[in-house]
Amino acid sequence: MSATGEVIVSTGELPDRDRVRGFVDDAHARFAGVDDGFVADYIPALAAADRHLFGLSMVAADGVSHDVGDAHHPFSIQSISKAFVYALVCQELGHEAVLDRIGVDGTGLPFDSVMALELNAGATMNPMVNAGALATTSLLPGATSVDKWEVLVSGLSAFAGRRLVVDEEVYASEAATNQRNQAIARLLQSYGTIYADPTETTDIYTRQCSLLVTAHDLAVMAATLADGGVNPVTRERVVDAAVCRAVLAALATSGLYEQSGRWLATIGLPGKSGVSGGIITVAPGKGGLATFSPPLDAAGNSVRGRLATRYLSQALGLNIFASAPHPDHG
Ligand SMILES: NC(=O)CC[C@H](N)C(=O)O
Repeated sequence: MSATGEVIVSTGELPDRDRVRGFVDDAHARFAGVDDGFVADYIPALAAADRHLFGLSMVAADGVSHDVGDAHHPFSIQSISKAFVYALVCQELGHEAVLDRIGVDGTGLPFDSVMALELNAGATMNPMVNAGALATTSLLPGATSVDKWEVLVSGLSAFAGRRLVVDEEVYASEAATNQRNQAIARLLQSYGTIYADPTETTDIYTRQCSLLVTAHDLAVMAATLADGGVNPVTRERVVDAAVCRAVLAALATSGLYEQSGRWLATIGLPGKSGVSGGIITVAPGKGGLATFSPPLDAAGNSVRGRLATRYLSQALGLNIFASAPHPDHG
């Protein structure tokens, strides 16, 4: 049941609180010593991140949370923002209309690929790569960029349950080095697949990526998607259940970039990563998990985050593709 009493997905509950706590603590202990991967440095301000930071947060659909390690360390949200801006735009325009414009199929190419656009005649393909995220941000309602920003920041804050603020240093650093995103926005303009001024849109997108969050905030945000759009801590409805379904489908196809298929095959849950080292994972009807650890693999996904999420999905029985035999069949 969601906080409003609406049945979201009848996939059962998480195991009891103490078992969840035990497994989350265990996941932290098991993978804290893993030292593979590289901290992103193409945005200069991110290169300074401490590679040893490692936080986990699990928030159940009833709002109960468990945090371990650096779960309260602030970092810029980066690409994880794409999931929530997509939710806000789907809520505003209707998810089917947004799906028709943005798409929801994987590109098989890196998140900042220009080639993906050229190969698909300017189609953005999905909202989780930069082209689709820029087009999604361009669909935010508002007469001015100030109005659009306010819709965005108040919407993401409602998901988190507290007012989020921009890390101005990360914003300035990315704004000075985001020529590739500016180029993608211009290319979209040439194809007619961006729906507001490309320069203004890229600036709003860069700001959205610079919003500061913690793993705990991200777990609350993920739990809101798990809870059919109701923040389980504040009890505020942020988006409709139908919007959550659309967002989770988009995460399943493309939340982990070109590793989305492997993620789904090994973890069996929709997720979204970002280059600052965060990953959110949603167990529909059950809760949200967030991990934070800066070193990334070749696709840009947190190494420790993927390992801890895989462990917890298995330990807590969260894989949405798992099936038990019918009781009559033993
Ligand atoms: N994968 C990411 O987290 C990318 C976000 C980053 N702000 C970019 O646009 O390049």
